[in-house]
Amino acid sequence: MAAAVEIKNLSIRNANGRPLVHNSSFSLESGKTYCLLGESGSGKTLTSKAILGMLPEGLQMSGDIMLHGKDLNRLSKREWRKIRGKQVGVIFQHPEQALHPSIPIGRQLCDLMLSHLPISRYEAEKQAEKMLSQVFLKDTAHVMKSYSHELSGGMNQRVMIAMALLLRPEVVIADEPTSALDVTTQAEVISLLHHLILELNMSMLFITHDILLAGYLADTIGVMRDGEMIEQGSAARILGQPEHEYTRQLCRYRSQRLLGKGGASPNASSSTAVQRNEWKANSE
Ligand SMILES: Nc1ncnc2c1ncn2[C@@H]1O[C@H](COP(=O)(O)OP(=O)(O)OP(=O)(O)O)[C@@H](O)[C@H]1O
Repeated sequence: MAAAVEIKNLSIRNANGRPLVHNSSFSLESGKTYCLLGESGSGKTLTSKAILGMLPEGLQMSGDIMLHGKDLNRLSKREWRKIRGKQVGVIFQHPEQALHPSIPIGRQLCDLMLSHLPISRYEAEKQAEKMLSQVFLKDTAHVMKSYSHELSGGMNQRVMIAMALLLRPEVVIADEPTSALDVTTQAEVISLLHHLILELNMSMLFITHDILLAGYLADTIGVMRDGEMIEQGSAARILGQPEHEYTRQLCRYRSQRLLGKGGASPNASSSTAVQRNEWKANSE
C-alpha cells in the first residue's frame, strides 16, 4: 500500500538560491504519526507548507510530494483547495492562522462542510456541533455562536482540532499546535489529539521542537537541522539508539527531564505536564 504521504528529495531555496531545506526524503505511513523534530529555523514549517501547496512566494521547490501515491506537484490552485480540509487537515500554532476573527465558530465549521459536502446547512450544523463535543468542548451551542477572541487559548486549539478533523481527512498536519499554551492545557490538548488520531485511524505529520512531545506521539521521528534531515527511524530506535551527535544530545536532555533533573534543552522547551504523563505511562 502507498504511504499516506511520501516526500522524495525535497529541496527549497530562497530567492538568492540559498538552500532552506536540502534533499529531504521521508514517508508518513497510513494510520501512523511521523514527528518532524528540530530546532527553530531547521526547515520543519517550510516542509509542511510544501506538502500543503502553501509555500510563500519567491521560494523555489524541487522534489516529489505524493499523497497516497498521487503526485501533488502538478496540481492547480483549485485542485489544492479541494485537497486541503478534505484530504489533508491542518492544525496551526495560532488560532488566527485558521479562524476568522469576525465570523462565529459555528458558521466557519458549517461553511467548511458545505464547501466540500452535498449536505444541508441544518445537517452541517448538527455535524459541526457533534465534532465540537468530540473535542470535549462544553456548552457546544454557546461555542457555535462565539467568536474566536471570546474563547480561551485551549478552547481555540480544540476548535482548530475540530475543524481539521471535521471532514475526516486521511492526513492531519499539526505544526507546533500547542507551543503557545500553558503546560497543563498543552498536555490536555495533546492527549486529546493523540486519542482522536488513533480512534479515527488518521495519519499525522506532527511538527515540533520538543523531543518529549515527539517521544509521546511518534511512531517515526525525523530529526532536522539547518534544512537537512540528519537522522530518521522508528521512535524507539531514535530515542533508544540515536546515531547522530545532535540527536544524542536531544536524548540526553529527554532522559534528564524524564528523571526530573531539569537541565538546559538544546532547543528550549518545557512540556512538564506531557512529560509527567509520559513518565506515568512508562511506569505503569
Ligand atoms: N518566506 C521565506 N523567505 C525566505 N526565507 C524563509 C521564508 N520562510 C522561512 N524562511 C527561512 O527558512 C528557514 C527554515 O524556516 P522554517 O520556518 O521552516 O523553520 P522551522 O524549523 O519551522 O522553525 P520554527 O519552529 O521557528 O518555525 C529559516 O532560516 C527561515 O528564516
